[in-house]
Amino acid sequence: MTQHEVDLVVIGAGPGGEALANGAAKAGLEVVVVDRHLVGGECPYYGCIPTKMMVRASDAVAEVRRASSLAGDASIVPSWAPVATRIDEDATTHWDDTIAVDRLQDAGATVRHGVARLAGVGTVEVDGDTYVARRGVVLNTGTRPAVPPVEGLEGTPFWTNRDAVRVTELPGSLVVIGGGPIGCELAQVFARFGVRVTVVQHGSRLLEVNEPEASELLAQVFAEDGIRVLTSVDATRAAYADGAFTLELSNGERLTADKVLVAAGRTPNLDDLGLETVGLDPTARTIPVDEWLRAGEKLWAIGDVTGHGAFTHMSMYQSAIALRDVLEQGGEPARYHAVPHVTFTDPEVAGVGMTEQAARDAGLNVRTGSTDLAQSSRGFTHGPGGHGLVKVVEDADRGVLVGATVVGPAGGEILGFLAVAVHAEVPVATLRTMIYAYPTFHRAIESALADLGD
Ligand SMILES: Cc1cc2nc3c(=O)[nH]c(=O)nc-3n(C[C@H](O)[C@H](O)[C@H](O)COP(=O)(O)OP(=O)(O)OC[C@H]3O[C@@H](n4cnc5c(N)ncnc54)[C@H](O)[C@@H]3O)c2cc1C
Ligand SMILES: NC(=O)c1ccc[n+]([C@@H]2O[C@H](COP(=O)([O-])OP(=O)(O)OC[C@H]3O[C@@H](n4cnc5c(N)ncnc54)[C@H](O)[C@@H]3O)[C@@H](O)[C@H]2O)c1
Repeated sequence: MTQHEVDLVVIGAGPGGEALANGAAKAGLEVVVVDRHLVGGECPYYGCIPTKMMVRASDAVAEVRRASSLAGDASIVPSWAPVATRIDEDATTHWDDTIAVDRLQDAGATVRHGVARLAGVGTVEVDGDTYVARRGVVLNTGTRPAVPPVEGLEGTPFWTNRDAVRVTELPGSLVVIGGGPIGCELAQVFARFGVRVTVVQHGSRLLEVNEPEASELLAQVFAEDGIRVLTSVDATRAAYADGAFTLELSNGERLTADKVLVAAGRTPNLDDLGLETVGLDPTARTIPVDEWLRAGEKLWAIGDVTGHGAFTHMSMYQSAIALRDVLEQGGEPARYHAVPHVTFTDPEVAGVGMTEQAARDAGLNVRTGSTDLAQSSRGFTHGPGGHGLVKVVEDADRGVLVGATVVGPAGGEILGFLAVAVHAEVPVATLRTMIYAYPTFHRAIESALADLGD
């Protein structure tokens, strides 16, 4: 076993770990980055980037289909080939991380592909080598797809997101287990490319962490897309024979499909990481961190494993703060009162801060205001595909927004306005004095604010 002394070891190069290692190396630290798979993590190879290329394509299909009622004859015969090619060549360079590795090495970091494990404070083992880190260790190990306890499922060739982004031939039919962001985005994409899709959702509605009104609207759109959505239902047993899946459900129904996509949450990569060697619980689902992302002596954790939101923007946000702490630069610590999130369905479902229920549960004096985007001047002129809503949640005692939801075309972009309002605690009275350009989608925010009452 060889022992090396370095300044910093980063275990797991998800988006945040990669950025932190890059910044630390450029600041002159001796940095070792270890990843057991691809540098960059889930987002560029199996998550955000390839799935958003899929979404872009399915949006194009939907827009062509809408064109005939707006501008004359247009038709499309959807083909998956351009989608698969963009993902393979442009997004992932054939699932090869050479570009990311070179970028880190150019910054001065050492990159190792291998499985890393903590072996005490400031100590990491990788394939027989031991690294002793003077400043410490950063954990950015992320998650993997969770497999629900469905009898018989383990032995079948089911898909997860990692298979779905590598698809080159579309199946005729697909059952999606899970109605969260992954299940919803992919269900709609495949349905718009002609796949018969059924979503089996354990929860009582799609996108459960969003406002109920958003879930309801999305369910209506899914029905128009021909997607069958079963809620409050579990898959109980699975079998695969002769190229077809059979799924038995808790409501007694039996489904058959060519493929099954499991999108039922994530398992944190915390098992077998040696957390017990630094006094942490190896069975925990998240690593508790303070506002500087410190998880213990000479230890930081960032990204999905901190439990503050499994988003690339969260991993990057925390990465910048942890880097400043590693470099002893100070600055602003982490705050989570205005976390934005966007599910890239059509319409996009975007939220920031608290839902109405979360604000009530927090004991706030809540007022809400909402408006139908389709009834706004822009929604009216937009016509087909203009479904949507804006909902704002106010802490009436302080007169500031603590949460907001936008569902609509470019809902994630419209959300930017409300993210500023929640983040900077801009008084509602000030928001009401603004001039909202006509006829924009964001002008609907003015109506939602008016709906709060006097
Ligand atoms: C289908 C899908 C779509 C998504 N879409 C979006 C989106 O549109 N927007 C958004 O903000 N987020 C999206 N996400 C979430 C986003 O991908 C993650 O939040 C993001 O990747 C941040 O994760 P992370 O930094 O915690 O680590 P990850 O990206 O999970 O990377 C962790 C890395 O650690 C490595 N690793 C793990 N254990 C070890 C070990 N012991 N030793 C060495 N290496 C190890 C892994 O190989 C991996 O490379 C999506 C996720 C999925 C699955
Ligand atoms: N656009 C984005 O930002 C984006 C997109 C995709 C994923 N993500 C991130 O990745 C995370 C994981 O996504 P996800 O959709 O897998 O997980 P999730 O935990 O958000 O949703 C999983 C859904 O599956 C359901 N479920 C769980 N077990 C089930 C079972 N046995 N049968 C049927 N349904 C079951 C749950 O009720 C839940 O609604 C998200 O929470 C999100 O943070 C973000």
